[in-house]
Amino acid sequence: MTAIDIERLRITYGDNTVISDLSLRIEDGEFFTLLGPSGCGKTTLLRTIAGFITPASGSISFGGKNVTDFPTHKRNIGMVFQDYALFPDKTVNTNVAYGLKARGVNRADIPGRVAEALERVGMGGFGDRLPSAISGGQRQRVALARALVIRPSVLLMDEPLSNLDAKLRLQIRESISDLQREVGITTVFVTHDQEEALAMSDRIALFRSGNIEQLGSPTEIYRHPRTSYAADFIGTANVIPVELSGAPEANSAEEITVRLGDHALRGQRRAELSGSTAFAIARPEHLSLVALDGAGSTGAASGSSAARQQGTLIPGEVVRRQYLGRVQQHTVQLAGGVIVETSEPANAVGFAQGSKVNVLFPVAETLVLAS
Ligand SMILES: Nc1ncnc2c1ncn2[C@@H]1O[C@H](COP(=O)(O)OP(=O)(O)OP(=O)(O)O)[C@@H](O)[C@H]1O
Repeated sequence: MTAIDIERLRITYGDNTVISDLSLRIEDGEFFTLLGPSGCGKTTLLRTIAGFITPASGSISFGGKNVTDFPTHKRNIGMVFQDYALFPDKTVNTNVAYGLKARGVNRADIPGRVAEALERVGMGGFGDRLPSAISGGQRQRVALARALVIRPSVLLMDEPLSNLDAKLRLQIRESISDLQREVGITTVFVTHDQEEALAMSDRIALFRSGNIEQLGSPTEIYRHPRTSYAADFIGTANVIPVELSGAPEANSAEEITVRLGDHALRGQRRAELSGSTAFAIARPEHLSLVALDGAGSTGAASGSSAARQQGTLIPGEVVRRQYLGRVQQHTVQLAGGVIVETSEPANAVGFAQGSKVNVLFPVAETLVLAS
Protein backbone atom coordinates (compact mmCIF):
# COMPACT_ATOMS: atom_id res chain seq x y z
CA MET A 1 0.00 0.00 0.00
CA THR A 2 1.73 3.14 -1.13
CA ALA A 3 -0.40 6.22 -0.79
CA ILE A 4 1.63 9.41 -0.94
CA ASP A 5 0.93 12.02 1.75
CA ILE A 6 2.23 15.52 1.24
CA GLU A 7 1.84 17.84 4.19
CA ARG A 8 2.42 21.58 4.40
CA LEU A 9 5.12 21.37 1.76
CA ARG A 10 7.15 24.48 1.00
CA ILE A 11 9.72 24.44 -1.79
CA THR A 12 12.08 27.29 -2.57
CA TYR A 13 14.98 28.04 -4.90
CA GLY A 14 16.94 30.61 -2.89
CA ASP A 15 14.57 33.52 -2.36
CA ASN A 16 12.11 32.22 -4.94
CA THR A 17 9.23 30.30 -3.34
CA VAL A 18 7.81 27.94 -5.94
CA ILE A 19 5.36 26.07 -3.70
CA SER A 20 4.35 27.82 -0.51
CA ASP A 21 2.06 25.47 1.41
CA LEU A 22 0.83 22.31 -0.28
CA SER A 23 -1.02 19.42 1.31
CA LEU A 24 -2.24 16.52 -0.79
CA ARG A 25 -2.95 12.79 -0.56
CA ILE A 26 -2.38 10.57 -3.59
CA GLU A 27 -4.15 7.25 -3.07
CA ASP A 28 -2.58 3.82 -3.36
CA GLY A 29 -2.70 2.66 -6.99
CA GLU A 30 -3.93 6.01 -8.26
CA PHE A 31 -2.89 7.57 -11.57
CA PHE A 32 -2.45 11.14 -10.41
CA THR A 33 -1.56 13.97 -12.78
CA LEU A 34 0.10 17.29 -12.03
CA LEU A 35 -1.16 19.56 -14.80
CA GLY A 36 -0.42 23.19 -15.49
CA PRO A 37 1.37 25.67 -17.73
CA SER A 38 5.13 25.96 -17.98
CA GLY A 39 6.71 27.32 -14.82
CA CYS A 40 3.84 26.54 -12.43
CA GLY A 41 5.95 24.15 -10.33
CA LYS A 42 4.93 20.65 -11.50
CA THR A 43 8.43 19.38 -12.15
CA THR A 44 9.68 20.95 -8.94
CA LEU A 45 7.02 19.05 -6.97
CA LEU A 46 7.73 15.78 -8.80
CA ARG A 47 11.48 16.12 -8.18
CA THR A 48 10.79 16.81 -4.52
CA ILE A 49 8.66 13.64 -4.28
CA ALA A 50 11.59 11.83 -5.93
CA GLY A 51 14.07 13.22 -3.41
CA PHE A 52 16.16 15.30 -5.85
CA ILE A 53 15.06 18.50 -4.09
CA THR A 54 14.90 18.98 -0.33
CA PRO A 55 11.84 20.98 0.73
CA ALA A 56 12.25 24.06 2.93
CA SER A 57 9.58 22.64 5.22
CA GLY A 58 6.76 20.11 5.32
CA SER A 59 6.81 16.36 4.82
CA ILE A 60 6.33 13.59 2.27
CA SER A 61 5.30 10.07 3.30
CA PHE A 62 5.08 6.91 1.22
CA GLY A 63 2.66 4.33 2.63
CA GLY A 64 2.62 6.12 5.98
CA LYS A 65 6.42 6.24 6.26
CA ASN A 66 8.01 9.68 6.35
CA VAL A 67 10.60 9.77 3.53
CA THR A 68 11.31 13.52 3.58
CA ASP A 69 14.92 12.99 4.62
CA PHE A 70 15.52 9.88 2.48
CA PRO A 71 17.83 10.19 -0.52
CA THR A 72 16.34 9.21 -3.89
CA HIS A 73 17.84 5.71 -3.95
CA LYS A 74 16.21 4.87 -0.61
CA ARG A 75 12.70 5.83 -1.74
CA ASN A 76 12.05 2.85 -4.03
CA ILE A 77 10.76 4.94 -6.92
CA GLY A 78 10.79 4.33 -10.66
CA MET A 79 11.26 7.40 -12.84
CA VAL A 80 10.60 8.08 -16.51
CA PHE A 81 11.82 11.34 -18.05
CA GLN A 82 10.98 13.26 -21.19
CA ASP A 83 14.39 12.57 -22.74
CA TYR A 84 14.42 8.80 -21.88
CA ALA A 85 17.77 9.14 -20.02
CA LEU A 86 19.05 5.78 -21.32
CA PHE A 87 22.80 5.05 -21.40
CA PRO A 88 23.53 5.48 -25.13
CA ASP A 89 26.51 3.10 -25.20
CA LYS A 90 24.75 0.25 -23.38
CA THR A 91 22.32 -2.26 -24.82
CA VAL A 92 18.64 -2.27 -23.98
CA ASN A 93 19.22 -5.30 -21.73
CA THR A 94 22.03 -3.57 -19.83
CA ASN A 95 19.98 -0.40 -19.47
CA VAL A 96 17.05 -2.29 -17.97
CA ALA A 97 19.33 -4.41 -15.76
CA TYR A 98 21.01 -1.32 -14.31
CA GLY A 99 18.64 -0.76 -11.38
CA LEU A 100 18.64 -4.43 -10.48
CA LYS A 101 22.45 -4.54 -10.32
CA ALA A 102 22.53 -1.33 -8.28
CA ARG A 103 20.15 -2.94 -5.80
CA GLY A 104 22.26 -6.05 -5.52
CA VAL A 105 19.65 -8.41 -6.97
CA ASN A 106 20.98 -11.96 -7.37
CA ARG A 107 22.87 -12.06 -10.71
CA ALA A 108 21.15 -15.26 -11.76
CA ASP A 109 17.73 -13.63 -11.48
CA ILE A 110 18.57 -10.57 -13.55
CA PRO A 111 18.18 -11.87 -17.16
CA GLY A 112 14.74 -13.33 -16.40
CA ARG A 113 13.51 -10.13 -14.77
CA VAL A 114 14.86 -7.98 -17.62
CA ALA A 115 13.23 -10.20 -20.25
CA GLU A 116 9.92 -10.13 -18.38
CA ALA A 117 10.00 -6.31 -18.07
CA LEU A 118 10.79 -5.88 -21.77
CA GLU A 119 8.07 -8.35 -22.72
CA ARG A 120 5.58 -6.40 -20.68
CA VAL A 121 6.22 -3.16 -22.61
CA GLY A 122 6.18 -4.96 -25.96
CA MET A 123 9.96 -4.82 -26.39
CA GLY A 124 10.83 -8.51 -26.09
CA GLY A 125 13.49 -9.34 -28.70
CA PHE A 126 15.08 -5.87 -28.67
CA GLY A 127 17.42 -6.55 -25.73
CA ASP A 128 20.66 -6.62 -27.73
CA ARG A 129 20.11 -3.32 -29.55
CA LEU A 130 21.64 -0.01 -28.61
CA PRO A 131 19.23 2.88 -27.88
CA SER A 132 20.35 4.52 -31.14
CA ALA A 133 19.02 1.50 -33.06
CA ILE A 134 15.42 1.78 -31.83
CA SER A 135 12.76 4.47 -32.35
CA GLY A 136 11.81 7.23 -29.91
CA GLY A 137 8.63 5.42 -28.88
CA GLN A 138 10.59 2.21 -28.33
CA ARG A 139 13.15 4.10 -26.24
CA GLN A 140 10.38 5.37 -24.01
CA ARG A 141 9.05 1.81 -23.64
CA VAL A 142 12.53 0.70 -22.59
CA ALA A 143 12.70 3.58 -20.11
CA LEU A 144 9.37 2.39 -18.71
CA ALA A 145 10.64 -1.19 -18.44
CA ARG A 146 13.75 0.10 -16.65
CA ALA A 147 11.59 2.04 -14.19
CA LEU A 148 9.24 -0.88 -13.46
CA VAL A 149 11.76 -3.74 -13.36
CA ILE A 150 12.86 -2.76 -9.85
CA ARG A 151 9.26 -3.16 -8.65
CA PRO A 152 9.07 0.35 -7.27
CA SER A 153 6.43 1.49 -4.79
CA VAL A 154 5.82 4.65 -6.74
CA LEU A 155 6.18 5.53 -10.45
CA LEU A 156 7.05 9.15 -11.27
CA MET A 157 6.83 10.37 -14.85
CA ASP A 158 7.92 13.78 -16.10
CA GLU A 159 6.34 14.62 -19.47
CA PRO A 160 7.26 11.19 -20.88
CA LEU A 161 5.32 11.73 -24.11
CA SER A 162 6.54 15.20 -25.07
CA ASN A 163 9.29 14.09 -27.43
CA LEU A 164 7.07 11.76 -29.46
CA ASP A 165 5.09 12.62 -32.56
CA ALA A 166 1.31 12.82 -32.31
CA LYS A 167 0.48 9.27 -33.39
CA LEU A 168 3.14 7.65 -31.24
CA ARG A 169 2.11 9.79 -28.30
CA LEU A 170 -1.36 8.25 -28.47
CA GLN A 171 0.03 4.71 -28.68
CA ILE A 172 2.47 5.10 -25.79
CA ARG A 173 -0.17 6.91 -23.77
CA GLU A 174 -2.44 3.87 -24.06
CA SER A 175 0.43 1.49 -23.24
CA ILE A 176 1.29 3.46 -20.11
CA SER A 177 -2.36 3.53 -18.99
CA ASP A 178 -2.81 -0.22 -19.54
CA LEU A 179 0.45 -1.08 -17.81
CA GLN A 180 -0.23 1.20 -14.86
CA ARG A 181 -3.62 -0.44 -14.30
CA GLU A 182 -2.17 -3.92 -14.71
CA VAL A 183 0.63 -3.31 -12.22
CA GLY A 184 -1.58 -1.17 -9.95
CA ILE A 185 1.29 1.12 -9.06
CA THR A 186 0.76 4.58 -7.53
CA THR A 187 1.75 6.95 -10.33
CA VAL A 188 2.44 10.66 -10.42
CA PHE A 189 2.48 12.01 -13.96
CA VAL A 190 3.53 15.52 -14.99
CA THR A 191 2.17 17.11 -18.15
CA HIS A 192 1.12 20.46 -19.56
CA ASP A 193 -1.15 18.67 -22.05
CA GLN A 194 -4.74 18.75 -20.87
CA GLU A 195 -5.91 16.05 -23.27
CA GLU A 196 -3.27 13.66 -21.96
CA ALA A 197 -4.35 14.48 -18.42
CA LEU A 198 -8.03 13.91 -19.18
CA ALA A 199 -7.40 10.63 -20.99
CA MET A 200 -5.04 9.01 -18.49
CA SER A 201 -5.77 10.21 -14.97
CA ASP A 202 -7.86 9.02 -12.07
CA ARG A 203 -7.46 12.51 -10.65
CA ILE A 204 -5.86 15.73 -11.82
CA ALA A 205 -4.34 18.52 -9.75
CA LEU A 206 -4.49 21.63 -11.92
CA PHE A 207 -1.72 24.01 -10.85
CA ARG A 208 -1.56 27.76 -11.09
CA SER A 209 1.63 29.43 -9.87
CA GLY A 210 2.50 26.79 -7.29
CA ASN A 211 -1.01 26.34 -5.93
CA ILE A 212 -3.66 23.78 -6.78
CA GLU A 213 -6.40 25.66 -8.60
CA GLN A 214 -8.67 22.61 -8.75
CA LEU A 215 -8.37 18.97 -7.80
CA GLY A 216 -10.72 16.31 -9.10
CA SER A 217 -11.47 13.56 -11.58
CA PRO A 218 -11.26 14.45 -15.28
CA THR A 219 -15.05 14.51 -15.50
CA GLU A 220 -15.41 16.73 -12.43
CA ILE A 221 -12.94 19.29 -13.66
CA TYR A 222 -14.23 19.26 -17.24
CA ARG A 223 -17.91 19.40 -16.32
CA HIS A 224 -17.61 21.58 -13.22
CA PRO A 225 -14.65 23.92 -13.53
CA ARG A 226 -14.63 26.17 -10.51
CA THR A 227 -12.77 29.06 -12.11
CA SER A 228 -12.40 30.52 -15.58
CA TYR A 229 -8.72 29.47 -15.45
CA ALA A 230 -9.75 25.82 -14.93
CA ALA A 231 -12.40 26.02 -17.66
CA ASP A 232 -9.96 27.53 -20.09
CA PHE A 233 -7.04 25.21 -19.31
CA ILE A 234 -8.97 21.93 -19.36
CA GLY A 235 -10.63 21.42 -22.70
CA THR A 236 -11.63 24.37 -24.80
CA ALA A 237 -13.97 26.97 -23.40
CA ASN A 238 -15.46 30.22 -24.52
CA VAL A 239 -14.73 32.61 -21.66
CA ILE A 240 -17.05 35.56 -22.07
CA PRO A 241 -16.96 38.67 -19.88
CA VAL A 242 -20.48 39.50 -18.66
CA GLU A 243 -22.00 42.10 -16.38
CA LEU A 244 -23.87 41.59 -13.18
CA SER A 245 -24.95 45.18 -12.72
CA GLY A 246 -28.67 45.87 -12.92
CA ALA A 247 -29.18 42.16 -12.49
CA PRO A 248 -27.96 39.66 -11.24
CA GLU A 249 -31.41 38.32 -11.18
CA ALA A 250 -31.22 35.00 -9.37
CA ASN A 251 -33.87 32.86 -11.04
CA SER A 252 -33.31 29.98 -8.64
CA ALA A 253 -30.59 28.74 -6.32
CA GLU A 254 -28.36 27.85 -9.27
CA GLU A 255 -29.71 29.72 -12.24
CA ILE A 256 -28.74 33.31 -12.86
CA THR A 257 -29.33 35.90 -15.57
CA VAL A 258 -26.43 38.15 -16.50
CA ARG A 259 -25.93 40.76 -19.22
CA LEU A 260 -23.92 40.26 -22.36
CA GLY A 261 -24.04 43.68 -24.03
CA ASP A 262 -27.72 44.41 -24.69
CA HIS A 263 -28.76 40.81 -24.15
CA ALA A 264 -29.76 38.81 -21.13
CA LEU A 265 -27.92 35.49 -20.80
CA ARG A 266 -29.06 32.66 -18.56
CA GLY A 267 -26.64 30.25 -16.94
CA GLN A 268 -25.65 28.29 -13.86
CA ARG A 269 -24.16 30.16 -10.94
CA ARG A 270 -21.05 28.24 -9.91
CA ALA A 271 -19.44 30.50 -7.35
CA GLU A 272 -20.11 33.39 -5.02
CA LEU A 273 -20.33 36.38 -7.31
CA SER A 274 -19.41 39.86 -6.20
CA GLY A 275 -18.63 43.14 -7.92
CA SER A 276 -20.14 44.02 -11.26
CA THR A 277 -18.49 41.55 -13.63
CA ALA A 278 -18.19 37.78 -14.07
CA PHE A 279 -17.37 35.27 -16.80
CA ALA A 280 -19.84 33.12 -18.66
CA ILE A 281 -18.17 29.87 -19.68
CA ALA A 282 -19.48 27.63 -22.45
CA ARG A 283 -17.75 24.75 -24.23
CA PRO A 284 -17.83 24.87 -28.07
CA GLU A 285 -19.63 21.51 -28.23
CA HIS A 286 -22.44 22.85 -26.05
CA LEU A 287 -23.18 25.81 -28.29
CA SER A 288 -25.18 25.51 -31.47
CA LEU A 289 -26.28 27.77 -34.24
CA VAL A 290 -29.87 28.56 -35.12
CA ALA A 291 -30.77 30.34 -38.34
CA LEU A 292 -32.69 33.56 -37.82
CA ASP A 293 -35.74 31.80 -39.29
CA GLY A 294 -35.42 29.03 -36.68
CA ALA A 295 -33.74 26.28 -38.75
CA GLY A 296 -30.31 25.28 -37.63
CA SER A 297 -27.75 22.90 -36.35
CA THR A 298 -29.45 22.14 -33.07
CA GLY A 299 -31.43 19.06 -34.07
CA ALA A 300 -34.15 18.70 -31.43
CA ALA A 301 -33.68 22.30 -30.43
CA SER A 302 -34.44 23.67 -33.89
CA GLY A 303 -37.06 26.34 -33.84
CA SER A 304 -36.50 29.34 -31.75
CA SER A 305 -39.28 28.80 -29.20
CA ALA A 306 -38.03 25.32 -28.23
CA ALA A 307 -34.53 26.69 -28.26
CA ARG A 308 -35.48 29.55 -26.00
CA GLN A 309 -36.80 27.14 -23.38
CA GLN A 310 -33.45 25.40 -23.25
CA GLY A 311 -31.28 28.43 -23.32
CA THR A 312 -30.60 31.91 -24.56
CA LEU A 313 -30.29 32.95 -28.19
CA ILE A 314 -27.65 35.60 -28.81
CA PRO A 315 -27.40 37.04 -32.34
CA GLY A 316 -24.12 37.13 -34.20
CA GLU A 317 -22.36 36.76 -37.54
CA VAL A 318 -20.34 33.78 -38.74
CA VAL A 319 -16.76 34.88 -39.40
CA ARG A 320 -15.28 31.46 -40.16
CA ARG A 321 -16.47 27.92 -40.80
CA GLN A 322 -14.04 25.01 -40.65
CA TYR A 323 -14.86 21.48 -41.68
CA LEU A 324 -12.65 19.04 -39.77
CA GLY A 325 -13.99 15.64 -40.80
CA ARG A 326 -15.72 14.46 -37.66
CA VAL A 327 -16.88 17.92 -36.62
CA GLN A 328 -17.36 21.35 -38.05
CA GLN A 329 -16.52 24.52 -36.20
CA HIS A 330 -17.96 27.98 -36.53
CA THR A 331 -16.39 31.16 -35.25
CA VAL A 332 -19.09 33.67 -34.51
CA GLN A 333 -18.83 37.32 -33.63
CA LEU A 334 -21.66 38.20 -31.27
CA ALA A 335 -23.34 41.57 -31.18
CA GLY A 336 -20.98 43.64 -29.07
CA GLY A 337 -17.87 42.08 -30.58
CA VAL A 338 -17.33 38.97 -28.43
CA ILE A 339 -16.00 36.03 -30.47
CA VAL A 340 -17.16 32.48 -29.69
CA GLU A 341 -16.28 29.10 -31.15
CA THR A 342 -18.86 26.38 -31.70
CA SER A 343 -18.31 22.74 -32.56
CA GLU A 344 -21.05 20.66 -34.12
CA PRO A 345 -21.32 17.24 -35.76
CA ALA A 346 -20.04 17.38 -39.32
CA ASN A 347 -23.49 16.50 -40.67
CA ALA A 348 -25.28 19.39 -38.93
CA VAL A 349 -26.38 22.35 -41.03
CA GLY A 350 -23.39 24.55 -41.77
CA PHE A 351 -23.43 28.34 -42.05
CA ALA A 352 -21.29 30.22 -44.54
CA GLN A 353 -19.06 33.10 -43.58
CA GLY A 354 -21.14 36.25 -43.25
CA SER A 355 -24.37 34.42 -42.24
CA LYS A 356 -26.42 36.11 -39.56
CA VAL A 357 -27.29 33.50 -36.93
CA ASN A 358 -28.41 33.04 -33.36
CA VAL A 359 -26.06 31.21 -31.02
CA LEU A 360 -27.91 29.01 -28.54
CA PHE A 361 -26.38 28.98 -25.06
CA PRO A 362 -28.02 26.10 -23.14
CA VAL A 363 -28.82 27.19 -19.57
CA ALA A 364 -27.52 23.93 -18.10
CA GLU A 365 -24.18 24.21 -19.88
CA THR A 366 -23.48 27.92 -19.47
CA LEU A 367 -21.56 28.46 -16.25
CA VAL A 368 -21.25 31.82 -14.57
CA LEU A 369 -18.00 32.11 -12.60
CA ALA A 370 -16.34 34.90 -10.70
CA SER A 371 -13.95 37.03 -12.69
N1 LIG B 1 17.09 24.91 -10.46
C1 LIG B 1 16.31 26.00 -10.36
N2 LIG B 1 16.78 27.12 -9.77
C2 LIG B 1 16.00 28.22 -9.66
N3 LIG B 1 14.74 28.30 -10.10
C3 LIG B 1 14.21 27.23 -10.67
C4 LIG B 1 14.97 26.01 -10.85
N4 LIG B 1 14.17 25.10 -11.47
C5 LIG B 1 12.99 25.72 -11.68
N5 LIG B 1 13.00 26.98 -11.21
C6 LIG B 1 11.87 27.95 -11.25
O1 LIG B 1 10.80 27.40 -10.49
C7 LIG B 1 9.55 27.63 -11.13
C8 LIG B 1 8.85 26.29 -11.37
O2 LIG B 1 9.59 25.53 -12.32
P1 LIG B 1 9.18 24.04 -12.74
O3 LIG B 1 10.25 23.51 -13.62
O4 LIG B 1 8.81 23.28 -11.54
O5 LIG B 1 7.88 24.35 -13.58
P2 LIG B 1 7.03 23.37 -14.48
O6 LIG B 1 5.59 23.66 -14.13
O7 LIG B 1 7.48 21.98 -14.36
O8 LIG B 1 7.33 23.94 -15.93
P3 LIG B 1 7.78 23.16 -17.28
O9 LIG B 1 6.54 22.51 -17.82
O10 LIG B 1 8.27 24.28 -18.15
O11 LIG B 1 8.85 22.20 -16.88
C9 LIG B 1 9.87 28.40 -12.39
O12 LIG B 1 9.63 29.75 -12.15
C10 LIG B 1 11.32 28.11 -12.65
O13 LIG B 1 11.93 29.19 -13.29
